[in-house]
Amino acid sequence: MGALAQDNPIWPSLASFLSLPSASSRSALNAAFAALLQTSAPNLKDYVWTERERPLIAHNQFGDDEMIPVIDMGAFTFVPADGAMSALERQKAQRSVATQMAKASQEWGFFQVTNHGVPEDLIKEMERHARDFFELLKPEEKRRILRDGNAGKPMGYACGGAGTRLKSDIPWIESLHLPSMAEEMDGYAWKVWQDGNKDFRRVVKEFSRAMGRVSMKLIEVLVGELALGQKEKDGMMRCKVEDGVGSWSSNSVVRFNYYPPCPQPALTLGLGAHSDPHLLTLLHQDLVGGLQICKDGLWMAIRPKPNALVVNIGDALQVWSNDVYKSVEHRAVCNSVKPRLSMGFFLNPLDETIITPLKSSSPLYKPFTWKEYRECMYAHRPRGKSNLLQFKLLNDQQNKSNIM
Ligand SMILES: O=C(O)CCC(=O)C(=O)O
Ligand SMILES: [Fe+2]
Repeated sequence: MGALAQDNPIWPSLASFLSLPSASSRSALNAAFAALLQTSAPNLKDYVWTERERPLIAHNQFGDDEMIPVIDMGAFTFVPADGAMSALERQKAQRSVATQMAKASQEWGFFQVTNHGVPEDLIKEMERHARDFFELLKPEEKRRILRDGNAGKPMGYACGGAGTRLKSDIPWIESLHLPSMAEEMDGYAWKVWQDGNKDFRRVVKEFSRAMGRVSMKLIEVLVGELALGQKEKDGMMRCKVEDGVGSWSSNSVVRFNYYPPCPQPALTLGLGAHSDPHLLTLLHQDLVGGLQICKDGLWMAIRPKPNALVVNIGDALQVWSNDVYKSVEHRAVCNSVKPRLSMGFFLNPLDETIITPLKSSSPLYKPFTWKEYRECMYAHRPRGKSNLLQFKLLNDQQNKSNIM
């Protein structure tokens, strides 16, 4: 191991990184993660990423704060007190918010929202439960719901390479993926805890429901801002009614990402560069920092804001909008000091929903179902936006589909 570091001067601290599991500095690692590394996971060297993918800016190296838009969406989420605002004023306020969101989705593919309507106490409660899951449970308890990396829709727990099909460039992360449907979610809790952990089940359901509502509102607003005819808008929204939340959110996913402290964060990544495949992601991150996005080829960090949620456009919405809205590459960078937790709601269409540009003239993509896209995503490790490109029409195909 030492020889590797000497042979390769660009990895000066690799030797110490690789020798961690057998050294006293192992205590620097989260105990559960270290145990998993020991028992099942690949060698530590598999967590060292190829040089061109390693992060050059640290988790807390924030750039110009004001650049990534922060949008107050209170005009949509709060009902004004009687007489405080006329209907016309409220409509005007909503129009202004909608315009800001659409602009941010075109230019950045990312923005943060405040006054989103997900109660602060619920977020705190959810954070506490998620931390308890990652920090208090024994590896063998988590492993009862280990993800099957070969499943078409893998849910459950993953840690580094365990629960995925990855053999190299393994992310420094523990994660828990749960289906948004209450009954399906329950099954996981019953497998982990002998008593089913009623409190966890209640909180995760409330959280999923609240995040689902905001996601649906965001989709509605963003679709409303596309230059579409009413027929096209109605067509897309037709499957959205069920219990006031919308049937899309029934096929969605709640995901908890826990990044244990990493002794060498510059050599690895919590999550590599990817775009989210879904329609839209709504993410709560704690105040540690680590989410970075790639804007015009440059990586920049999103400074965590208390009580804000991060919104990002997914591949499916990029296709629906025929590239008006952008699903942007992002990644998670680790740090050596503090664990970091992020909690996301990934809004999915139904499996059979056809993803195709809503505007039928000059489509840039061939139609595909969400199930097809999901399976393609799980079959190939997403590297940047490689999955989406497979469905892009080449110029001559575009011409043909215009003629037809
Ligand atoms: O933890 C983060 O900040 C990013 C999470 C993320 O990109 C994802 O779960 O898809
Ligand atoms: Fe993501």
